[in-house]
Amino acid sequence: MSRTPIIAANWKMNIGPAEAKTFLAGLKNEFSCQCSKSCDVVIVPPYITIPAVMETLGDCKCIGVGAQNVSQYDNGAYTGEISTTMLNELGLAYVVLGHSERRQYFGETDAIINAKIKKTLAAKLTPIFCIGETKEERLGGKLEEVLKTQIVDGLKDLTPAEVETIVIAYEPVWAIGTGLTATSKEAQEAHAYIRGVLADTFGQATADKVRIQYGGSVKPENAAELMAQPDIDGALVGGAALKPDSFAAIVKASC
Ligand SMILES: O=C[C@H](O)COP(=O)(O)O
Repeated sequence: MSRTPIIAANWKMNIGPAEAKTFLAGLKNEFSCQCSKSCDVVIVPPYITIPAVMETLGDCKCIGVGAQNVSQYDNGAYTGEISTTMLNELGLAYVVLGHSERRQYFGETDAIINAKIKKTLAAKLTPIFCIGETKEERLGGKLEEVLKTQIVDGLKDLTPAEVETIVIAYEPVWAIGTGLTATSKEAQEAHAYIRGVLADTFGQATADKVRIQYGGSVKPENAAELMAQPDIDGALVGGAALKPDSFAAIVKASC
């Protein structure tokens, strides 16, 4: 089954508007803005940096832009929140949802994430839906149980047609920002399990279409081996996506 790899840079709470312009000038030097069919490339800045990124990208339409979160509410008295309507107004394509940092530090539950995924799909935006286990859960033999619950509850009530448009990011929490990467074997096993749960829940044809990214200390040195695994369809990159040469090297190694 051929799936177009998707490599996304999650800048987290880094890179303001001025720094973003410098980053993108560097990125454009590293690779051409000629759209390639071999890979989708996405940048996910902080909200406040998004307009600078859109403006600087200009005609470089082959790089997609996403948000790191969105509200499950439509509009109104929700201080600090941003709606899908606002993201549409900016012309974004993707929204990262369910990141372990949102789950851990901001109390996002599977039910909240499910509401956000529904809102995102209704706005014709593509969710990048993050799942993954902690070190304790893996060591305690709970890897499969945790992933299954996150998938089934996070994608509750969605149709197979909706699910096949979603990107899933498998990010073992113990590998995020730690320098510890899952081995390509560990990552492939988890991705194959995730695809199996999708097949059991939404059908094999849908599962075969869903792109599953790996995230957790992806670097230029390990990207090619991870991307060579049959069920790994791209990467969600944090720390190594904060410098244009390093992010470009990951893109080149993956596409
Ligand atoms: O969203 C990205 C992930 O959390 C991975 O972050 P990292 O590459 O710094 O480990």
